[in-house]
Amino acid sequence: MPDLRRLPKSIATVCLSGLLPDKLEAAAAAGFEGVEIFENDLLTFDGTPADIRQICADLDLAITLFQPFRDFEAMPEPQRRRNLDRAERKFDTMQALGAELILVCSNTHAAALPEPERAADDLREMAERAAQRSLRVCYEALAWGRHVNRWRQAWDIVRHADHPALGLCLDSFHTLSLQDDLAGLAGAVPAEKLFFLQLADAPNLAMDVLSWSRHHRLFPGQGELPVASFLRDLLAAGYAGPLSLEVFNDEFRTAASRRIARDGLRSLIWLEEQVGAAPLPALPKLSGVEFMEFAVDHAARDELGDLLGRLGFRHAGTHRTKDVELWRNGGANLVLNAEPDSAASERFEQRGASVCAMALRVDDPDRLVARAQALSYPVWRERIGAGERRIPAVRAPDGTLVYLVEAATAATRPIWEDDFRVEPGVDAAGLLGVDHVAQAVAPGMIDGFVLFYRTLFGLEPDALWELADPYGLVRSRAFVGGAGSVRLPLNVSQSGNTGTGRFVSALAGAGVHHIAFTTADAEVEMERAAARGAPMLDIPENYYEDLAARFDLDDGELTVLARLHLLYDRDPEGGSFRHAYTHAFHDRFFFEIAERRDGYRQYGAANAAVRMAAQGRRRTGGD
Ligand SMILES: O=C(O)c1ccc(O)c(O)c1
Ligand SMILES: [Mg+2]
Repeated sequence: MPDLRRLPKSIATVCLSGLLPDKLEAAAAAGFEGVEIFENDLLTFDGTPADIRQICADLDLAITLFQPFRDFEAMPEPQRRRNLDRAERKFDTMQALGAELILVCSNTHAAALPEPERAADDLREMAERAAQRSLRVCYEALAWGRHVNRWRQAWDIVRHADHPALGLCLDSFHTLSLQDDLAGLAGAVPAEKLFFLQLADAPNLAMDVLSWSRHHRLFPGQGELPVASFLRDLLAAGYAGPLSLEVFNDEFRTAASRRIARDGLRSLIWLEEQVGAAPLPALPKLSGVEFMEFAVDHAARDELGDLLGRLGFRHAGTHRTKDVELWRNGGANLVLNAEPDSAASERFEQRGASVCAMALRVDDPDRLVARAQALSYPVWRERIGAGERRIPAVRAPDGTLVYLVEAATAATRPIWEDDFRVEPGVDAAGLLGVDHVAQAVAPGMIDGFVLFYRTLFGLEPDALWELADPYGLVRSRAFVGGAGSVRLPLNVSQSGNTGTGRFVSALAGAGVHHIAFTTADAEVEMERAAARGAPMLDIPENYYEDLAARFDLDDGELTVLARLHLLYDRDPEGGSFRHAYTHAFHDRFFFEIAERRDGYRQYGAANAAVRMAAQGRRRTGGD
């Protein structure tokens, strides 16, 4: 396998928002070594190709490709001749740009002839003219090409044309979207005919492939296509050109180009690791959520403390030097941070009472910090007092801190004892810990979050759920790792009126929306919560009528569920789930008490509509 670290990283200008110079600057700032110049970006640029050449030179960016050249091959006369003239014009542009390679994508025109020999003749003629100017041509099968849409067809044509200045461009999207692969590439296609590689991922969507490609492509690791195995096959065939991202995505084109470019580079660094070519500090071994931290002021802390008390938490410790409290129930730790001039107070100023950090247990925090740095995710170190333990953290895309806590072993002291005066007292043996942490994410931010959790922590995506809020649709997908010890559902809503949408606008972008705690017995837990007057969400009687129809629960069981506001679900493998929700705190976040039985692996999505309607009723004063 070639040393991938020597394969330059490149990005197509079409991936990014802004005018051409902005795109080039963003690509260079992220650390790309090359760019594909999209013709449209050049057409709309108010300057000469030579200006672009100079900007690229100043930014140390190579122009890896000029594209696209459309509807060229196998056209009847007189278009055939006109197309060759058009090619000469574009060669002029390329020479002014300093671009050496042009991409011809397979013809989509209705008049294109179904004659591969003609296509080969035309491409040979174009390649010959290119060669006279020391330029080269690569041919790409578009998944929706009129007669050519598979790489094997494109290869037959290129092989027939048999010109040294003509080769193939392989694009992961076009191949993988048709559920094709690169089987047979190595051996059939000589390495020197593999001129260019374009990388894109995508979500699995059932839609026409043209719209899918033009609007929903993603960076590798953000979607569901087997891009890593595609790259592995191409490297095995001897490909030694640039790794170039070509992503058409509506959200990316409206987002800040520097952020998107950085994510693009991260996706390539991660992909190199996936194919075993350029290792990163290894993925962490995760073993759960050690604590969740809230930014509060004193008034919010009193109010939140009251709610937590009703859920069986007690004030279990006070920070030695800061205005920070530890609240605990069994294995669940919550930190209420009211310290002025801290990351927490900054968050409180911006967003009010909200989650400002979560702490994950990992085998080796320092190794994960090194991994974050290799992926250029920002690392954060809080000011500490003498004798306090410094807990490293990385910043999630919304600025939430993710602390990295070494999983306590018999040999290590739990983190709490250095920094907190832990009150003596036995913790009520109620909650086992954090079951999952759900976050609301703005539509334009989700792909950045996916990349963050997947590339840095190795969390893997679970099934996608579509949840019906009374005021719009919410899409939810959990990212899971550490054998289920870390579960992070990410919720997105296009509607601003859903609970998720409102949360995103109220909290300036994104944030933790609810925290679910695990209990061994939801019934016992909810009896206690009821006795303490915990404000649980009311569930309509109709829900329990329907439960009786769907599941073989006896009347006694149903009565208990209804009395304790518990929802119920079962998965196809026979696992079951009992869970209940608190009212939202300040219309922001809420808590869930959850019991998983017999290996239940989901999140009660079947009940989400009932929960969201109950929350909507409360918001609008109906309850
Ligand atoms: O959507 C298109 O037309 C288009 C153009 C050029 C490409 O390289 C490509 O993959 C798609
Ligand atoms: Mg392409």
